[in-house]
Amino acid sequence: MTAVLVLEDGRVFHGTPYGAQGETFGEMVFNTGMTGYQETLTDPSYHRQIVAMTAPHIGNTGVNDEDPESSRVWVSGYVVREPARIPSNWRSRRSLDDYLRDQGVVGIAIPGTRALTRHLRERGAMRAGVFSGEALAPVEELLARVRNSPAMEGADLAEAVSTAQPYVVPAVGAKRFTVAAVDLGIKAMTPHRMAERGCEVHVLPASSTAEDILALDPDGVFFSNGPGDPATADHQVEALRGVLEAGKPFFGICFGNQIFGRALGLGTYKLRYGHRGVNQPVQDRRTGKVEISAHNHGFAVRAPLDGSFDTPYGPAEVSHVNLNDDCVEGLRLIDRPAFSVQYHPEAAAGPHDSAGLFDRFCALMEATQEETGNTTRGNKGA
Ligand SMILES: NC(=O)CC[C@H](N)C(=O)O
Repeated sequence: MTAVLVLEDGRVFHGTPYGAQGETFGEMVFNTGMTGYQETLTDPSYHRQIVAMTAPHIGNTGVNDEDPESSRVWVSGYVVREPARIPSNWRSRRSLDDYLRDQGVVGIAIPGTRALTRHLRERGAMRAGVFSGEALAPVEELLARVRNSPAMEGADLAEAVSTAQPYVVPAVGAKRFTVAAVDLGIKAMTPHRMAERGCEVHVLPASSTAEDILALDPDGVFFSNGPGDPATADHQVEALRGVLEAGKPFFGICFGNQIFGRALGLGTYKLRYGHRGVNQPVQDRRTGKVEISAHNHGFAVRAPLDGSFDTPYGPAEVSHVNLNDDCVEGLRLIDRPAFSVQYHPEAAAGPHDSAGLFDRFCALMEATQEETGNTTRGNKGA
């Protein structure tokens, strides 16, 4: 039994099969988290990506029933260095190998995850394929198939991962706010973080229009993370414009930040290899405070880093930057209650430094409720 990882530029890594056997295609990316493989595997933002873990031992704590961030594995392929031989944890129900096999996820164990990561850092994220089984076709043939597979640039994927039907996550304790959360690939922890702050969260499909969202008369609107190229999300940009025009408090994360940027008139671009991990240093430019944060993005918003800039909704500014590469990590409207971040304050997995952003969203909803007697207009800056 053999397995091979073939990159679009012709680089090839030989290894052994891990999880299901067969073949799979996707964008080859790497994740630097030492923990949280279950959350990574089940994060819908990884749809159509083959994820390589830089941590050398994966699967050590097995697979439990509590940590998944959605009902299935979304990565299209999985690359590890050394799978755990004996998983061990009191919560473990099965091995990661068995879980990937049950979920039909083709993986590979290769000795060179470090070489792979360095290659992607230099050449950038690119298309790839994992192939495993008894007798594989010649590498030239596999490479041709990789080169025929779809690229991430231009991929419109949010509707493929979104909920088909709206559902409600009830507030924990007394209800303080109604939140309309547009699911572009939402992780389970996100509505949970809002619910534990008194939000009744109405999770809506990615196809929702501004009218669908505003029909709930929400105190605030949230746009989630999600897979694909934000340049394709015209429908969601249009919906968000309607929400902003109605003056609703808004909070977006990751894909939601990119859609907010586009709604403000900014463009997005593809990063060379992206940010995926749980230790990215992000600075809040208002306070100077640095948060160590969880990331999973391959695209970013292009915005002026110095000073404010004009948008159809008044002046805005870049609120957060990544200290590694000066990438835009957050945006806010100065005179209206709308803001977003490019990273993951729900921290599943990851450090909890950014949890206060959910409190900030609640504070904006509270201020808007007070100002407007719970009607639809608010004018307090985020
Ligand atoms: N986690 C996300 O929301 C990712 C957003 C977008 N798909 C990107 O890769 O940048």
